[in-house]
Amino acid sequence: MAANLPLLQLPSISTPSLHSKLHSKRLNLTTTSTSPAKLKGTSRYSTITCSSSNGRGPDSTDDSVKSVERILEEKKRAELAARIASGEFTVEQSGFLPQLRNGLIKLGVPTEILEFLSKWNNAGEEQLAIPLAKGAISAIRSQAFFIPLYELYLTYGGIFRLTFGPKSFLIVSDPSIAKRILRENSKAYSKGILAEILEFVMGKGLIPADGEIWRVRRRAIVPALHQKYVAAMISLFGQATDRLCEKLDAAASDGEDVEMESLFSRLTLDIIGKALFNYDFDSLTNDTGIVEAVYTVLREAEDRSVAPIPVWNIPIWKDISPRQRKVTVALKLINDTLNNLIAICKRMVEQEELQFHEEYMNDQDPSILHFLLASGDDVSSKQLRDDLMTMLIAGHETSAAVLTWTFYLLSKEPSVMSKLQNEVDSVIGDRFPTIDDMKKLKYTTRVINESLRLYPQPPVLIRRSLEDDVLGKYPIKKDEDIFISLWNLHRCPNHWVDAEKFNPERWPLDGPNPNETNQNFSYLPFGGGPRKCIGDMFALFETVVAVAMLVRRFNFQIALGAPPVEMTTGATIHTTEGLKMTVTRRTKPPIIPKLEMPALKVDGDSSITKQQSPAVTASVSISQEDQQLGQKGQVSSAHS
Ligand code: HEM
Repeated sequence: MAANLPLLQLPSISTPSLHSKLHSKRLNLTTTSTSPAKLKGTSRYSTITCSSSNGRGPDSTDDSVKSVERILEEKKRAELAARIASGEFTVEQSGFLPQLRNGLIKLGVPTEILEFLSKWNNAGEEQLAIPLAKGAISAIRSQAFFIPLYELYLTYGGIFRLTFGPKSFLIVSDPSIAKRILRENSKAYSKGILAEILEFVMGKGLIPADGEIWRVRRRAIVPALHQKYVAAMISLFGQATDRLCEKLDAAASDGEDVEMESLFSRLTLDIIGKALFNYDFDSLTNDTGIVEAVYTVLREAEDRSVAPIPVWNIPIWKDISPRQRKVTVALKLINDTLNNLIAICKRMVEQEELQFHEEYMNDQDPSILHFLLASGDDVSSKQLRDDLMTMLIAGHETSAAVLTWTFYLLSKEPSVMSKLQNEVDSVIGDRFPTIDDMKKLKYTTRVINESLRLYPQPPVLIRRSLEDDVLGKYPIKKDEDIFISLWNLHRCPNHWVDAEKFNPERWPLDGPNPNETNQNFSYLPFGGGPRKCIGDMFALFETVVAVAMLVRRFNFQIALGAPPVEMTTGATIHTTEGLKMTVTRRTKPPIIPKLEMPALKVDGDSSITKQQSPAVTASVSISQEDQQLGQKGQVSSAHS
């Protein structure tokens, strides 16, 4: 019997639902915002992708189990929708006029009169009020927190305020507002609570740092990701993935199912350790103390990012809580290891005779740390450690999550999988991928682009306003905490056709690599503006190589009896109980010799090769913002 996955259903746009109608009314009275549901005027239940079969043929037992699951999920969604409709998340405006309006609605006064009243009221107000929702922490904590934010977005629109007791956040899901915060007026925003939460592990590293420290460090680090470095990384990605293939091969022989999420986490840890400081965690083979320490710290960072109360700030907490004591020990081990690696690398640099230049790279140790030390980067060991630790976290869990959700999505769409396998067979066959293949693996790249759309890592970006600003038509004050929901932007039913469908074909093969610029901030998997990810091309190539090498050798299916694949979140989107898969070796089609010509291609689909016209732009380009910082041609941007 096929394993079944739960169905997450969100009320959005097509069969009218009571709650959205109710809310359209409520919003007309209290705000001037336009919600996506209102824009389309209709409403439907849309399916978010944790759903349906595992790609095997349906049977009737599956169907009935699925319908029970569907009913249960619909019930869950309907309950949340009803809570929104009941006003649990809505703060009624106080004052005479709103109360009068509420009284008039109850008396059945026509909408036109109410709207006139509303305009009259707004005309007297100095500022437009941002649509307001309030919630119980439990509503957010019972599931991945970005899911109820999507629900609220469909009701309240592209910017609304969410309050939990004394805490208040602005939730942004509007591309032009995201652009304003991230690019046009980025100087007016800091990393806010994110910097506070991550301080214990990243210190003043590139992700939490703001102001001058950030500017100086970004200018020092970005050139390390130059073209020659990224090309060298392609073979590192290949070697690491090959080790994973060996593991999977053994599992296939033994008929054992594998938990792919943890394997991907180990794969990307091994890669980033070598790429950053030439250290082989070898976590795919060993569970050493340092690997465990990295995971302890990572889990702590993720837990802190969703914890309602910062208990770790209580002074004696870290001494009395066993968990915090474990974190302190883990942090010390990592810091000692990093200090040691920095010292070893310093000695290597002192002894080498290589002249530093723009595309400097030591072939024995091509790491970013080596580049930074050789560049004469005038920085304290503490700052260097903070930066390395930041990149270790930034470049590890994100890529692992992308691979996890890509394989989940592929297991649901056998037709995408076979198209992907055809491309990989025809482009790389049995050899290791090279940098030149990155331009040719167009469909593979589109699969990653689409996976990043449906499962952005992280699903929200965090900012705090440093000064007053205007977002859309709403003035905001200094010190606002803001969540920019990439999840909502990437699934906006008004912007995307079949927003919930995993459809790599939505990105033309001969078009540019999709990014925030050419998608006008509706798609920003690597962020945008001056704080855009510096590892975007690294990560894109890493995931393309891993996917290509894995699917050319194996088929992947959700394992029989596997737990449902549901989402939970820390900094990135995790599964609640892993991604358990059955891996089988691919049997390639038989070779049919041709008499006239020797068979050059043993398998693969030449038609795909023919269709492929110019570039998936694995381009070496630099962002507008990094140019302003005076950066040279590093491979760190998908900007086209
Ligand atoms: C698929 C993998 C990855 C994804 C989806 C991803 C995503 C992102 C996003 C969305 C941001 C912007 C955060 C914000 O604006 O608040 C970011 C920033 C950053 N990423 Fe990545 N990233 C990935 C891989 C990497 C890798 C491999 C590295 C390191 C080599 C890296 C290093 C960084 C750094 C240092 C920043 C902060 C940049 C700054 O603030 O100036 N990322 N990443």
